[in-house]
Amino acid sequence: MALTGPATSPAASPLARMRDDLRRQARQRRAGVPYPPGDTHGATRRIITLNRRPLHTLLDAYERHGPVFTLRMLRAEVVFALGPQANHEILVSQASNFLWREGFRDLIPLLGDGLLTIDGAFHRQSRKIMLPGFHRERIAGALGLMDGEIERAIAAWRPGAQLDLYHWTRELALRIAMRALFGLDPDRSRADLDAAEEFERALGFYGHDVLMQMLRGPGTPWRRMRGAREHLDRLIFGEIERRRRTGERGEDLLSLLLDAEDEDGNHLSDEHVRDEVMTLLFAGHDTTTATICFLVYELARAPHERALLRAERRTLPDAAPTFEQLAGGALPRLDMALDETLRLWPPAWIGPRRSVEATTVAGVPVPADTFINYVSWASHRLPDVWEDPHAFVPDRFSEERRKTIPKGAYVPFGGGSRTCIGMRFGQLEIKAIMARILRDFDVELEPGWKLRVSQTPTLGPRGGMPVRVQAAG
Ligand code: HEM
Repeated sequence: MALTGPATSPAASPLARMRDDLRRQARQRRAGVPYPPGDTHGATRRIITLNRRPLHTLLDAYERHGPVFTLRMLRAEVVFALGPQANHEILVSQASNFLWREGFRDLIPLLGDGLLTIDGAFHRQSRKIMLPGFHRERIAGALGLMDGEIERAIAAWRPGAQLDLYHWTRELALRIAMRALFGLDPDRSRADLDAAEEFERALGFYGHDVLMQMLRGPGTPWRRMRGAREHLDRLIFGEIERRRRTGERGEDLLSLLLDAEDEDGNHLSDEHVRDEVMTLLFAGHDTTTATICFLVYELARAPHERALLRAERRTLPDAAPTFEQLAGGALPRLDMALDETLRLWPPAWIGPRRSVEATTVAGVPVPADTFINYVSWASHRLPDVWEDPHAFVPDRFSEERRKTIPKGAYVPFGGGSRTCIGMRFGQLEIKAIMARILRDFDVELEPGWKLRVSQTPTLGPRGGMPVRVQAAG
């Protein structure tokens, strides 16, 4: 039997959402539970500052109001929760009181009902069916494909060459995701190439700021995204139909999802397979792209750290490191640098939720039916939790010091039963790419270039990242 999807879906049109939000607020007022302290005037200005300087705005509110506070945005009160205790409660000890579906409602028009946008039993069963796709041996099996793609992408690098590292990594990560998750090979056929291009076009919607995303009608980002989605759906359903008809299967995750069943005989419908594949492509390539960029950015500004990483890479043979080496701690300084990069720049920086029942978070009362976000980016930079919070210090993640990090303080992959399902896949991919770069190259930032961060849908360098490649010294 195919799993049954979510019972309800949040409204897609901005007007209907506004109406739902107003009704929700009226219910809350009747219930009489106050919102946490915060800034509830000047809503339009705030949405602009929060868009432009989210980290600064949130750290400032934390200092004035404590770990759980309210900011009024346009028409609604939104709660933000920072710090170890709040993170632990939202992600682990009270996780079932915080729903994802409405928090991530903007993603539903593209992704449908995949892991990121579903809750409860439907989520639990879906995740259980998908988990074998992320088992150790399955991820190990993807390394060959990753190495092949990395070699292909790096073949054009020459000492002195200039390139946009963001663009380079994004293309590489999308090719890896397309092949490993969906079995598509952009070199093989026009249809496969179209899928990659359409997917990029659809994602363009989430690169616009919130106000642009609200526009509807011809020529708007919304309309372009819907057009790309229709095209993608034709391709994906066509591929699903072809695989079912021919029985063709491969090492990719799509093959696994088509046949997956839990012990009660539940399986995924074709629509559900489509939604999960889209969700994984979405969640799985921007995050790794951004992490590589931020890691290279930090290393470019820390020559000593870079030299240590290069020396460590030389302890292994020139050949691409094996799965056991990459996943088993043969490059401990690279592991520490990666963890520290994800502390400073966690790509999935905000976790939007809606509370079900009234509750307390970090001791602060939060009403039922409230939009609440945990924010790893700000939590990872709290001065009372992290010494010198804005500095790049990989040694914080040495074996000894890692033990002193409080529970819930470090959450770049979320936590609890919904921890990022692609964490090991993403870490492996990042380390494989970095190990290859470090073997032969030194990457410098273009002189005069300054990092500006964009945050929709994930953190990343705004407008790309121009670098110059040199031979490793
Ligand atoms: C550096 C790389 C990555 C980072 C930092 C990252 C981060 C995250 C975070 C923080 C969450 C939880 C969001 C929340 O609590 O609101 C999450 C969930 C998720 N991630 Fe990742 N991710 C990465 C790579 C990947 C990859 C490679 C894939 C797929 C191949 C993936 C698929 C997912 C999915 C499907 C979920 C939802 C899981 C569920 O709800 O059961 N991620 N990720």
